[in-house]
Amino acid sequence: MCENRPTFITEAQVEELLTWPAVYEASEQALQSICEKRTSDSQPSAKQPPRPFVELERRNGLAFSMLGYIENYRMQSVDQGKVFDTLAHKIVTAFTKNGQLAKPLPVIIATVFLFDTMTGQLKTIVEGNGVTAWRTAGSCMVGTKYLYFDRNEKCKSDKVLGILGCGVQGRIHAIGISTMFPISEIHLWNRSVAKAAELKKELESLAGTFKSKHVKIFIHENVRDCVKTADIIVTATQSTSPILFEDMVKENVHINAVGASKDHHSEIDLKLYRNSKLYVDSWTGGKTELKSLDCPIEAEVGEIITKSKALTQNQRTIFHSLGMAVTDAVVAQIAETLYLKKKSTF
Ligand SMILES: NC(=O)C1=CN([C@@H]2O[C@H](COP(=O)(O)OP(=O)(O)OC[C@H]3O[C@@H](n4cnc5c(N)ncnc54)[C@H](OP(=O)(O)O)[C@@H]3O)[C@@H](O)[C@H]2O)C=CC1
Ligand SMILES: O=C([O-])C1=[NH+]CCC1
Repeated sequence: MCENRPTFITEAQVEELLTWPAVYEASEQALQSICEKRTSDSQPSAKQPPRPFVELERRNGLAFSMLGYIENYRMQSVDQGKVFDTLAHKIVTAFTKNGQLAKPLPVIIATVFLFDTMTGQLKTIVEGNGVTAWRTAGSCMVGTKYLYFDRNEKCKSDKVLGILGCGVQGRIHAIGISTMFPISEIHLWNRSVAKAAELKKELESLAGTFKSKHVKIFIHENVRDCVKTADIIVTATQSTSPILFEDMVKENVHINAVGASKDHHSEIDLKLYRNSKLYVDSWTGGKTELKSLDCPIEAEVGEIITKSKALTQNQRTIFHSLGMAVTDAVVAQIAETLYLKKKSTF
């Protein structure tokens, strides 16, 4: 039925095409697009139903599907003046034993399908692990800007970042946040210390590209030491029980909660949740995937961006980035747009 075969964009190409300013800009558009209360006609809008999960118990596998449509959004750093609309479907599989294969594979494998928004035809397939990593960090960067930097506008000094878990997500958050924000120290903790040491080496080699020059990087053998001076924390582990407790963190800290196991809220102790203000990427995700968390949700980050809800100034904040189809859509759209632009110049 398709006249042409879909374009195929590989992980390596995605890595070459994505940039932090573009991912930040796209993520900000996506996070505000899902707010139901529109504050202006130029605001992007979107649709994304809750994601269905299929469990393959006997294979230690899980699959889920993320479908989203976003329209009327702009990405100046990708194509000035263009108004984008994107229909995307990401399929994610998580097979916990992949790392033990003779030829190990990542546990999480994602693929994004982009469709023509005029005809519905499949036009591009984007390998989706890079998209997932960059877009998750993109959402947390936007969360960090609106929930932390905006409430600390007067305090201009460089900030301390704590990363719990140095896998794919911990790595990309350390790089993205230090590239876009003034971070003077990065503190790393990982269950197996060798991985933290590996990431320290990589971050040191990238330090010249970070916003603050002369960033210092430390590794720690326990979580308490890693987070005690942190202004911003990222939790990016698969821990099934809490690793981060209230008595470990500063009063004014901002936490980006990314990881966890089947329960999205398993990394952080309930008392810390209850003594913080909790924000989510989407109400749809929050209401379904944080149903078992006994703590009220304040708002979507998009409601803070569009100012349909106000941010309390003196507070500790947790941003639960559950993962949204429309953030995948916009980041895959960056890759497709820049890929086609590059191709047309040859
Ligand atoms: N919110 C979102 O949108 C997204 C969330 N995720 C979630 O983020 C988490 C990390 O994913 P990713 O970085 O891709 O995975 P990786 O496999 O790359 O890293 C997993 C990390 O979790 C650590 N870990 C595993 N089990 C435990 C435990 N019991 N206690 C403490 N640390 C543990 C690992 O430590 P070690 O090295 O010692 O094994 C490693 O640092 C996952 O839970 C994943 O589902 C992923 C993508 C998007
Ligand atoms: O939103 C997402 O893509 C994911 N959440 C957990 C694993 C991948």
